[in-house]
Amino acid sequence: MSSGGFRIAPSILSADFARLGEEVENVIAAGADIVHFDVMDNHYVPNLTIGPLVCEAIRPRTRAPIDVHLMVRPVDALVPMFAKAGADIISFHPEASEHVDRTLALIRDHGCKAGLALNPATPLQHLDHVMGRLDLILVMSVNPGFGGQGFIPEALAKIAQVRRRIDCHAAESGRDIWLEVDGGIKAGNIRAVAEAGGDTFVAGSAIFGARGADGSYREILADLRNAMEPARRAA
Ligand SMILES: O=C(CO)[C@@H](O)[C@H](O)COP(=O)(O)O
Repeated sequence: MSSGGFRIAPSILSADFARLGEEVENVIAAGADIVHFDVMDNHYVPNLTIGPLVCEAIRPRTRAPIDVHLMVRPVDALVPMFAKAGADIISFHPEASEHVDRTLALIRDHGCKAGLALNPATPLQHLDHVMGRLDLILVMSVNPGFGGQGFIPEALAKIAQVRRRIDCHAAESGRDIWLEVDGGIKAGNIRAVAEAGGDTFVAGSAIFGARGADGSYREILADLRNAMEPARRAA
């Protein structure tokens, strides 16, 4: 994990798919913490991306955790496949699962950390009764389906509400839950996201659209870390 408990998770949706293994190696070598892996099914969301075969192919290229975000319906059949393909974290959307509690248990039974993803319009009540089974809450700051969208400012209030729930849960149980924020994150807003309570930042276009002249992502990752530094010091 990065200093200050903050983690950067590049979304490989914006990487060069023709050189995906190299892109994963480069971005982790440049200082990223986690590989964020967006799975879309052209059913739950209007886009079609990558599946377990691609996860299996990149697994040997890094020791960093692979964080699979399932934007698919139904969910359960893919959980064992991604666990076998080397996923470390699997998140899904509550609207896409018949039985949220059962899906969370399935993910954990397969040895992965379990996350629940909340769209901008998804109410926080979906967290009720399952906090004890969550390792991660993923707050979407765009509507899911595409990289390169603008950050929805109302997400900041929601992040703050989720942070309060996580802190309450931690005070009662002694167990931390990561608060991941995904969509439209850039150097210009990452500090506000961190101050609202996010600790894990997914960024796709901001990172993969900023490869340096030397072919590395060091500069953009340093920019993101510097931009959130005041929030880290205050945390
Ligand atoms: O899950 C999604 C979109 O559905 C995200 O992970 C995006 O891929 C993030 O990309 P940027 O908004 O940072 O370009």
